[in-house]
Amino acid sequence: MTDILDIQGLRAGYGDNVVLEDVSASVASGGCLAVLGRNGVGKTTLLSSVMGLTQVHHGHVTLQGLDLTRLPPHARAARGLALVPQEREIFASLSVHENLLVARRPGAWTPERVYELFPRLLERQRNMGNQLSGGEQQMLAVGRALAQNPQVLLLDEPFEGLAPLIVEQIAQALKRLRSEHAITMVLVEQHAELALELSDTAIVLDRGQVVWRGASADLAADSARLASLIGFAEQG
Ligand SMILES: Nc1ncnc2c1ncn2[C@@H]1O[C@H](COP(=O)(O)OP(=O)(O)OP(=O)(O)O)[C@@H](O)[C@H]1O
Repeated sequence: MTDILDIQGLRAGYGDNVVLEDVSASVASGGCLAVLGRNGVGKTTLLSSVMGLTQVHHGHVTLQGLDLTRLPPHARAARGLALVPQEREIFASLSVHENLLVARRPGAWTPERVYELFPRLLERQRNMGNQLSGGEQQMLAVGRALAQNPQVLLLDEPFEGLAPLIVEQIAQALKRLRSEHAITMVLVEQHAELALELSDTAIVLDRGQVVWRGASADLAADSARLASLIGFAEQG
């Protein structure tokens, strides 16, 4: 498989505050890269940098061979990156259906196809964004990103704060996106074991640097290594 997304030597942050130091990572077409690490190590900053929301001092972000590094966020979205932000950012005064329509770009992912993936959203399609539970908001955040018909889905802690049953439903949907739709993903997650189960490769960040990289299955099988890299407390 060829790499669809390539991050090379990224040094980035907010103004003069450099958070990422020389971060490199790549994702194969149809693959899933898990980005793990303790709180505050720079996971969100990495996704934000891929999306064009930080100040990049050095390095490159390439999508399907096209250098995106100097492009603004909307141009990156137009070229196939979609972010599911940690705060979900659902439009509170729009219905579920309208939230999907405003995001829509041409392609196979219609609202109907999103409803097929998340039947709960079909039941709630006329409800306003502010009438949804946390789990429904997260489903809508994923659905809205899919409605952009992206090449790569960037997911920032999609399971955060959700009940185990909802976590399971969303994890099943992400598995289907990979197995049935070959969607490429970058998954930032505190639930390390689940993220390793859903991904095929992983990086672990610590203070803005990659301190481990390899096959997700290898890290999942080495609980001592996983605990030393991430700590038990954050595994959710
Ligand atoms: N908008 C911002 N402006 C300035 N500094 C920021 C901003 N967002 C994050 N930071 C800083 O960047 C560092 C990395 O934060 P980041 O959110 O990327 O970490 P994280 O690994 O995603 O953590 P968490 O798991 O808590 O979300 C932190 O020191 C944080 O204070």
